[in-house]
Amino acid sequence: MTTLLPIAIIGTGIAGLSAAQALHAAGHPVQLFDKSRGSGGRMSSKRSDAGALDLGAQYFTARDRRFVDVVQQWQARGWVAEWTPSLYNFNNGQLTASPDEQVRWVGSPRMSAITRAMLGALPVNFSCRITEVFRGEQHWHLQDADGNSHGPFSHVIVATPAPQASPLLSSVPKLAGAAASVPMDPTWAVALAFPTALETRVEGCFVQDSPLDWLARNRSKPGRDTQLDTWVLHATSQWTKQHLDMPKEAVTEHLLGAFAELIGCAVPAPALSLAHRWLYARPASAHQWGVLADSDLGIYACGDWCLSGRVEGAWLSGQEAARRLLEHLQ
Ligand SMILES: Cc1cc2nc3c(=O)[nH]c(=O)nc-3n(C[C@H](O)[C@H](O)[C@H](O)COP(=O)(O)OP(=O)(O)OC[C@H]3O[C@@H](n4cnc5c(N)ncnc54)[C@H](O)[C@@H]3O)c2cc1C
Ligand SMILES: NC(=O)C1=CC=CN([C@@H]2O[C@H](COP(=O)(O)OP(=O)(O)OC[C@H]3O[C@@H](n4cnc5c(N)ncnc54)[C@H](OP(=O)(O)O)[C@@H]3O)[C@@H](O)[C@H]2O)C1
Repeated sequence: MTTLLPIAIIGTGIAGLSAAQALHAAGHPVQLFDKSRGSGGRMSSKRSDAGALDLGAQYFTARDRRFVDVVQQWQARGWVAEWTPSLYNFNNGQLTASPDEQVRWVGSPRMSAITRAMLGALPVNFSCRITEVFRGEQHWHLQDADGNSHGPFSHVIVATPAPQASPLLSSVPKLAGAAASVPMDPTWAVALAFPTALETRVEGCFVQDSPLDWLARNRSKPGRDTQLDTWVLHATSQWTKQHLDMPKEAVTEHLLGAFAELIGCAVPAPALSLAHRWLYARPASAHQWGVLADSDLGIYACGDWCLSGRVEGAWLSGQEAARRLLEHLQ
């Protein structure tokens, strides 16, 4: 059975697009909405004079068979490539090589390439922040921040971070309450570009006992612009919480200082630097919900916070939302 009305999907991160693709493939019309100017959410990339910089998700792993299979298809289409960084660990003031066998994937030529390709020609309203989701006598309607109404829709899938999902789920208090119970931690990200290559072999580093949590040599990822030596630094959730409202220039200065202390080579002044604050970077703890649903009313919520807090979890959660919706239609 096919629905005549479209299914509204709020959020064009990987969870929303995973659901959209599955529903579209099953013959159901979808209409996507995102408050940003483009797709990707936390898998987006920032265009800069140093090329595209992956400020959010750095790479992803695939452990679930279903995700492994889809990543192989993405690889065959050229949307993703394997990243094999020279990995290090920084612990107790020591920088040591920390190679492993883990396969790590990145979007090619930038992280945002994956959701751009998944979106394809699906209908989408960008720069459209949904503020209200409500049910009329039979169907769903959306209201946006500019006062426009959208609808009617047969179903709604909310695919935003939990704190942003909760108000959109207010017509089903049980779902709104579950989403509100998921705190998400912030992450400050800083990108740097140096005119000459830093004299280090480090291409990725897991960091302990520092304001930093992770650093990556952006240009070591496949398909990236290599003219400048580009790096992305992520602060720990703890440091970020303590410095949530610090001006971007000061955040850059602090994290650049921490980077210079641990990287073990001379660090000149960067030719370019930028900072980005991810307010809802990761769920404070993992859940095993898969999806939140009221199938009788036709409303669903999905995203990384319903599972592992990683790219793989977000994709799986979107699949689960689509599966539950299709199951209820039969
Ligand atoms: C700094 C950082 C580093 C990370 N590193 C990794 C990593 O290395 N590996 C890994 O696996 N994962 C990593 N992650 C996590 C990974 O990025 C996420 O798990 C995944 O991208 C979440 O996808 P999602 O679709 O659930 O949500 P999102 O990507 O957040 O998508 C939600 C979308 O909803 C939109 N939206 C929100 N509210 C509204 C509204 N009211 N109206 C309309 N649109 C709205 C947003 O604009 C966004 O596009 C990282 C995340 C961050 C922030
Ligand atoms: N900063 C943020 O806001 C983040 C939000 C969400 C996820 N973030 C990071 O994404 C990475 C994804 O995890 P996973 O897909 O499981 O990747 P792995 O590479 O397997 O890393 C998991 C975890 O294990 C440690 N680790 C892995 N490989 C090594 C290695 N070769 N040497 C040392 N340590 C390794 C590391 O944990 P630490 O506690 O030791 O830092 C990895 O984090 C993951 O990195 C999330 O943090 C960020």
